[in-house]
Amino acid sequence: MFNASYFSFQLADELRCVVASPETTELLYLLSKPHVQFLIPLCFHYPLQALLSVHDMVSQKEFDPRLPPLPPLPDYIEKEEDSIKIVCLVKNQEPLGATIKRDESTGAIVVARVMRGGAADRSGLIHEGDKLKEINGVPMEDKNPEEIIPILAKSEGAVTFKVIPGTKEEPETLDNKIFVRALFDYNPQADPAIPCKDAGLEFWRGDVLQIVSQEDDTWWQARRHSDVDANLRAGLIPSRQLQERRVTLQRPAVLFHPLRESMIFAGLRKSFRLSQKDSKSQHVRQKMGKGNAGIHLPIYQEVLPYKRKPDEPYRLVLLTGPSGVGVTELKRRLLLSDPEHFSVSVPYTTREQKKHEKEGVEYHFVSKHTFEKDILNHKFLEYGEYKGNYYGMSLDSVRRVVAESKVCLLDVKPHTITALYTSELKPYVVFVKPPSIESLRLSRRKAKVLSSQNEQTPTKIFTEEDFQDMITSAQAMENKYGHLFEKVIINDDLAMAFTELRDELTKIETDTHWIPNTWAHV
Ligand SMILES: Nc1ncnc2c1ncn2[C@@H]1O[C@H](COP(=O)(O)OP(=O)(O)OP(=O)(O)O)[C@@H](O)[C@H]1O
Repeated sequence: MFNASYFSFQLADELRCVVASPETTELLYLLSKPHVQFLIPLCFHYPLQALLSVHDMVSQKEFDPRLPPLPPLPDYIEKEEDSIKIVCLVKNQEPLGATIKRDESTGAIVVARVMRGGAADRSGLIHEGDKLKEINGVPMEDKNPEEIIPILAKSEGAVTFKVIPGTKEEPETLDNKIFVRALFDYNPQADPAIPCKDAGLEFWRGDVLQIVSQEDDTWWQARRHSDVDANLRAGLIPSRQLQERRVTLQRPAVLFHPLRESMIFAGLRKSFRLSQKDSKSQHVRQKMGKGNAGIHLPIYQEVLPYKRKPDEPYRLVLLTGPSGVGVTELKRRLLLSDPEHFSVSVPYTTREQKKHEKEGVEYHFVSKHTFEKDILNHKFLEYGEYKGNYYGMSLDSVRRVVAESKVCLLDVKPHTITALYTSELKPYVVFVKPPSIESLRLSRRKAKVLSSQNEQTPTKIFTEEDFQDMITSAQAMENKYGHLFEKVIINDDLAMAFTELRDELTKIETDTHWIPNTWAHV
């Protein structure tokens, strides 16, 4: 409606003729009396009328974008080109959202891909397989794709394409509901093999991507999950096949982190009271049951949304990090914060029970014979020997805590994670990472660590070498096992790290989040 003032005058006239009631009197008053005395002169006596006439003026204005006039159609059409298409796109600085290539058999320049959600796709007028004859009247046949890409990138406003529609059939309906967690970082700008760098989608390890096209064996199209609602243009990512080939060949190195096998991850955690440095005496069980969620090559992991049901067990929480980073301290604080909710599994040992110790509280005390039998029966996730005694953590202890409807907190070396990566336990893996060496020097000024495993209370302060070891070891762990870490917490300020961890654990207990899709089928 853009004649509101006229209607209001008409209404006022009619109201004056009807029998007065409180409502009509009030409406008449609103239509004619000033409300705000200091409005512009026009509305001094009739502010509502002025408001309505402003409405009328605004509603008659044209706010649609002013499109440039369409260029004239070519006045000649070659006889053999009985099915050419003239497409005029009005383009801003946004890329066209299509890649082109030279067809090796015919030599023609063809549209290789149309990126989902991009300008070309939204127009619905340019399709894969279309032959590109001219852009803005400039013939393309004698040009290379490398020459055409900058022409397209620079063009703004009305861009006219002369194309011969391709014979390619419409792609079959795709299942748009494939979500994957990226297990590596990808930067298209650093990828020499991508057909068009600007069409690439940059992502980081841990990002959830929606795969929107797997038609091409080498380059898939995907959107970052956080962008899906915004319906942003899809980008090219290396297909699983391509990335597998690259990882296997370990090249080019810039696209993924090389493994540093030389780093020492050996040693069970302090919670086992075992030597941190004695790599020979500890063993880790690498295989356990089904459901290892296809994480042998860190590429893409198919995921689906998951929300814990009230009667389901809590996800096992695995805490890992380099020695001395604060895993034990964070675990201790979580236990203290809610002992009814969090719990730890009890390790087994063959050492003698001390007077103050209770069976099943500090340890399960067993004979050497039993322990060795259990090793043979693959009962332990991790076990080791220290000063002639065995220590080990069993899967049964973990299961016992989970069965009590408590959150089981387990600190493990990263190489144990894969053994626990099952649909039964659905481990949530938190990597505790040291801050920079400068922050370590500041925050750990007063911190003490055990100088030997025989000590009951820590007495030694951290040395420069300890800090350096912590940082180097953390880097090596991230390089080798980073794809398994669902959450990385930098332990600089202890209180802040604890709050971040507790909040994160609350979220996975209550909110919908992503888990490997193989975990959905127990
Ligand atoms: N953010 C922090 N600021 C200051 N001190 C810290 C911080 N985090 C941990 N500490 C202290 O550092 C010391 C080592 O921490 P903790 O025992 O938790 O290490 P850890 O990761 O369990 O190592 P290990 O694998 O050797 O058992 C403890 O004295 C702890 O209180």
